[in-house]
Amino acid sequence: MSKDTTLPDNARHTPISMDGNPTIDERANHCFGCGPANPQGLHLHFTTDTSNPQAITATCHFQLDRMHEGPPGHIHGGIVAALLDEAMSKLNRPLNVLAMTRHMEIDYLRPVPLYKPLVLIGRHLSRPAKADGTPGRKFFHQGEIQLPDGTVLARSKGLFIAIDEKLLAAGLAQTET
Ligand SMILES: CCCCCCCCCCCC(=O)SCCNC(=O)CCNC(=O)[C@H](O)C(C)(C)COP(=O)(O)OP(=O)(O)OC[C@H]1O[C@@H](n2cnc3c(N)ncnc32)[C@H](O)[C@@H]1OP(=O)(O)O
Repeated sequence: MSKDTTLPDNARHTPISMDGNPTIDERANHCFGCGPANPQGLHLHFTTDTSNPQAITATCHFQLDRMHEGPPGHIHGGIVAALLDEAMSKLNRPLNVLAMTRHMEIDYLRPVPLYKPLVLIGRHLSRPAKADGTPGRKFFHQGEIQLPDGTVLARSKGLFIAIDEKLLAAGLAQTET
């Protein structure tokens, strides 16, 4: 019997490797953006440059196929957002902080092509101090998706809030009940 292509494809399952009650580190291993153990993830690999502590960067060279298509021949806008979120979040570890995205905004400047080598860059912008002068919880970052010649196709600004790892673990536990 031939497949009815008018129906949505409900056949995609969470892989069995993601069942159970994984630790935080195992969850990071399954991160949709960078986790090597997520068979449906983007498997992004970043190189961080901390030579200028005031302008830390994270860079990833990548290329996507039709699994992530939105407009014909181009990357889906939600995946573009995920790419930019991932690039910005990769700045938190070299800044020695565990942080989650609180706010992000995106300029979709040009459609982002499939099947082309692309460059994803995160740049740390600032960490404003608290009123008493101590380091604040807010980290402002920028993300860009570029063609290899430097043409910017999409750009984001993000606010990340530093969190306590114990709170993250507790929050994740709550979501499982
Ligand atoms: C082992 C590896 C694990 C790795 C774990 C990390 C994995 C990262 C994965 C990649 C990144 C993601 O996708 S993370 C997934 C997407 N993000 C999330 O699910 C986060 C959901 N949100 C939250 O859980 C929460 O909102 C938090 C924890 C982020 C913050 O909660 P909170 O501590 O209550 O703080 P909250 O009041 O909401 O906001 C903090 C401050 O930001 C300010 N603020 C809010 N919006 C703005 C704004 N547009 N511009 C300026 N400032 C703003 C607020 O006024 C406030 O300032 P003031 O009054 O304090 O001055």
